[in-house]
Amino acid sequence: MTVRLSVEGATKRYGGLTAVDDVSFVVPDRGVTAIIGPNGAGKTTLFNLISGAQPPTAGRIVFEGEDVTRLPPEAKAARGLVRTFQLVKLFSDLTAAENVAVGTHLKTHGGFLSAVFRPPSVRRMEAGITTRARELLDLVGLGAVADRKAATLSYGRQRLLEVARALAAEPKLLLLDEPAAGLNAEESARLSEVIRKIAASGTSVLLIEHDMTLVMNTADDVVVIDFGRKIAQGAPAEVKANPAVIAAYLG
Ligand SMILES: Nc1ncnc2c1ncn2[C@@H]1O[C@H](COP(=O)(O)OP(=O)(O)OP(=O)(O)O)[C@@H](O)[C@H]1O
Repeated sequence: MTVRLSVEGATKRYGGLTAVDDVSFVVPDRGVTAIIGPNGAGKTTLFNLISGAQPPTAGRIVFEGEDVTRLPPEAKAARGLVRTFQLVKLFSDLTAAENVAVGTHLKTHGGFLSAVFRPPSVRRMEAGITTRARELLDLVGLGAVADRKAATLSYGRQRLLEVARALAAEPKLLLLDEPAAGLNAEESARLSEVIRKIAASGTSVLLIEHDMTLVMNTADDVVVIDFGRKIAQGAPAEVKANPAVIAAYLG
């Protein structure tokens, strides 16, 4: 196993409250890792420390061997550590394919001038982007609605579109913030398949999720947080049977 992400003693304090307390775990370069825990356990805060949205009070975040603890989210994204948000942030007036293409542009070097003057090299690149956008829409099962405006898609499809857009940035590690929030059982099952496909294609996935069915069906490894501390880690079935985990959820 090669380590993709290493969280080392991550700690976040807000005044007297320790939201994340000395949490350490590694995410391998393949498969799906899930972070679970009761409400207020510190999952979102931990995610923010990893993505760069907030700096830790102590501890390190190491991505592909590089200490990225203090890097802002854009710098992490450029290195292949890309996140989605719990609230969908799509361009509602653009089509599904255009939304994905925007994700690709974040990774290419075209810039404003070449977007205006569009020399042949840029046009070739754009054709490539369109092809790639459609491939990614197919991957998440949205190929048939590629030309529909994002705003006209169901909430479940918008969430899948957001995943496709994040993939356009070619992440090595995709961070998904409660990807199943607001989805019905059928959409959640489809999402689970999509996440497995992403992992099979070589992008490792780290997600926070409340939907236990999704976690149990999708994750290879589960990290359990309670009151900011890691209380368990292991395969889904193992974690589910762990007395400390059962107590945390019942308490
Ligand atoms: N900016 C902040 N200032 C002060 N306290 C905060 C801040 N952000 C989070 N907290 C506190 O830190 C703790 C962990 O919150 P966090 O949102 O990370 O938990 P969570 O596991 O993501 O919860 P949920 O499952 O409800 O989303 C909570 O007690 C919360 O009130």
